[in-house]
Amino acid sequence: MADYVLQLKNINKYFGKSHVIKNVNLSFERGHFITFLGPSGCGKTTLLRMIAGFYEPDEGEILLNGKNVERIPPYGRNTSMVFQEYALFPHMNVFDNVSYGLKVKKVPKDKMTKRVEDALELMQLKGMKKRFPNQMSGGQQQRVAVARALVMKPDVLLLDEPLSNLDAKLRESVRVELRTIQQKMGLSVIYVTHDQSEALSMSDAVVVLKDGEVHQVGTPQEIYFEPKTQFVADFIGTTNLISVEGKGNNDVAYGNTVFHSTNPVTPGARYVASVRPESIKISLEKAEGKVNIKTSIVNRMFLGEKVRYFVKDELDKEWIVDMFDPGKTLLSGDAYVTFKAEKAWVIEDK
Ligand SMILES: Nc1ncnc2c1ncn2[C@@H]1O[C@H](COP(=O)(O)OP(=O)(O)OP(=O)(O)O)[C@@H](O)[C@H]1O
Repeated sequence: MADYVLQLKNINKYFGKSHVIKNVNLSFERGHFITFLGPSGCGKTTLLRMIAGFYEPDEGEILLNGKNVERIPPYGRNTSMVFQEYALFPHMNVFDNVSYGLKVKKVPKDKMTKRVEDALELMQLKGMKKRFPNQMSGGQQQRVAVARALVMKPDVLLLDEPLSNLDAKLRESVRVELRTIQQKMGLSVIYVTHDQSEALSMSDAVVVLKDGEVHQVGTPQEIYFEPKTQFVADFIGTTNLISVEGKGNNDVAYGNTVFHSTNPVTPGARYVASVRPESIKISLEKAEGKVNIKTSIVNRMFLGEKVRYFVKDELDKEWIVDMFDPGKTLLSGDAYVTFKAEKAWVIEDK
């Protein structure tokens, strides 16, 4: 049986009349790195705050290690939350910031010192014990905030867009550090972000949210290659969404072009097929055994490792096509968009 550190059952939350979390059911395996991914305002932070105990759900149950935490205040739950804006105590040095929670819990001094030293070492902050927050860079302060959370040995570490204030390069390196530490310690982490590349690169599982609803839970590969809804297909990476009609024998028709769908379809029903730009080739000739759609090239961008083509088909639909290792000759004029039928992921049109 799966070992769930945390379960959310039928969670609903309203702010006044607006229903911001809608019937959320999620189970989190111990030791996993889970990401909440979705556009601004979809409810990621609200969910995290309910887990931490800063908000109460209006309906539903939150179980931490199998126990309902409804009546347990934030400080009584063994969760630690790291906020976007770090929230370090400005008048305390690094050591005092990190040891604060242990002092409040009255952990004996020698044990406390050892735990703080360990957390600082892990976050590569050993030489900075005496510094104050205003004497540190954003990335260093961020690491102090994570050390302060880690030192509490939380059952679940909750991270709310913790890297959003860092520049791109630093974000990348702290990302790698975080994931390494999480794996080394076997930590259970919930990480909130609206950055899909962050979610895909760090997570064991991604929860995609929109308007307070869970659209999909899956591994990064499932989310990318097998999106369950149009929203997920569109939100994760770049894709071409074409409107198709179900036919017999699990075929679908895009205009006059008919091809086989890997997912079952009902004749006469409307669907959407998602075809990734990297799954398509542009060719001057029709390609044998593939789906061929007649287009003309309207624009192109040379990006070094690839050329991104923008083409328009006879139904006036624009496609994005990425051709890798393009060489020096760029294509122009009329051309076919070609792809294997199984590269089109067919989902319901809703
Ligand atoms: N305290 C509050 N009172 C009223 N409405 C709120 C409150 N907190 C959040 N909301 C609303 O609830 C919805 C969800 O907000 P939430 O902060 O959880 O979204 P989010 O996905 O974390 O967004 P972001 O990525 O911008 O932080 C939004 O429509 C927001 O305006």
